[in-house]
Amino acid sequence: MTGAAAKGPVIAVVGPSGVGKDSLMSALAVSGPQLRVMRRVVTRAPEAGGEDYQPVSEAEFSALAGNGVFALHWQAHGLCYGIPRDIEKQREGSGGVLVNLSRTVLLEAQEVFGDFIVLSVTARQEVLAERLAARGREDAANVQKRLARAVNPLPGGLSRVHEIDNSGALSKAVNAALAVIQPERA
Ligand SMILES: Nc1ncnc2c1ncn2[C@@H]1O[C@H](COP(=O)(O)OP(=O)(O)O)[C@@H](O)[C@H]1O
Ligand SMILES: O=P(O)(O)OC[C@H]1O[C@H](OP(=O)(O)OP(=O)(O)O)[C@H](O)[C@@H]1O
Repeated sequence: MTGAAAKGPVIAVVGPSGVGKDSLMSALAVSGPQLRVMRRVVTRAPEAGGEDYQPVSEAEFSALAGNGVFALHWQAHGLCYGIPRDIEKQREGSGGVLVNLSRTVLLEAQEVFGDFIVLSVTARQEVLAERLAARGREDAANVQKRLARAVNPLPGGLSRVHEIDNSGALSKAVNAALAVIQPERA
């Protein structure tokens, strides 16, 4: 016996910009059964705010990728994003590790993580536009680019996908997410 703690699933939270992925993950980490949130490495300025991430330069990101630090990495919105292999440590003894992923890496993630659940967060397009404007992290041109990506579908071939509507109150989406995560863990 090694005594290693059992690993919780990786729970990908995906969906268009402004849909509430980061808000939902933070709320779930507070109310969920031993849920943890994975901190991403992003080539975004440190002062941009929003999610809790590790800001790096493009050169630093390339070096980390070259050294095999990432379990997954991708590019979007002119930025590079990485999920460190440390996620495996986070899974140990947890009820699941929540991670904000691009829809483009989900099939790869399913391969890499094995025990893998997707929460596909949705909201009406006009709600997305309002929320992105209110969040204020991007300028108007970047908000438009993010909205254009909103219609991108999920890839086929994912085993466990649950749709969570976050058009209304965040608490409703949290309850809907818990209702799908908890039976999965039962
Ligand atoms: N259910 C909700 N009702 C109202 N505002 C919300 C809700 N969910 C998220 N928001 C707000 O919408 C904006 C975008 O949310 P965020 O979590 O950053 O989305 P994403 O990570 O998907 O881009 C934030 O200002 C956040 O506070
Ligand atoms: O391929 P897609 O599914 O469209 O996703 C593209 C990127 O958008 C999100 O990034 P980020 O969290 O920086 O942006 P957001 O908060 O505006 O969604 C997501 O985490 C991906 O990195």
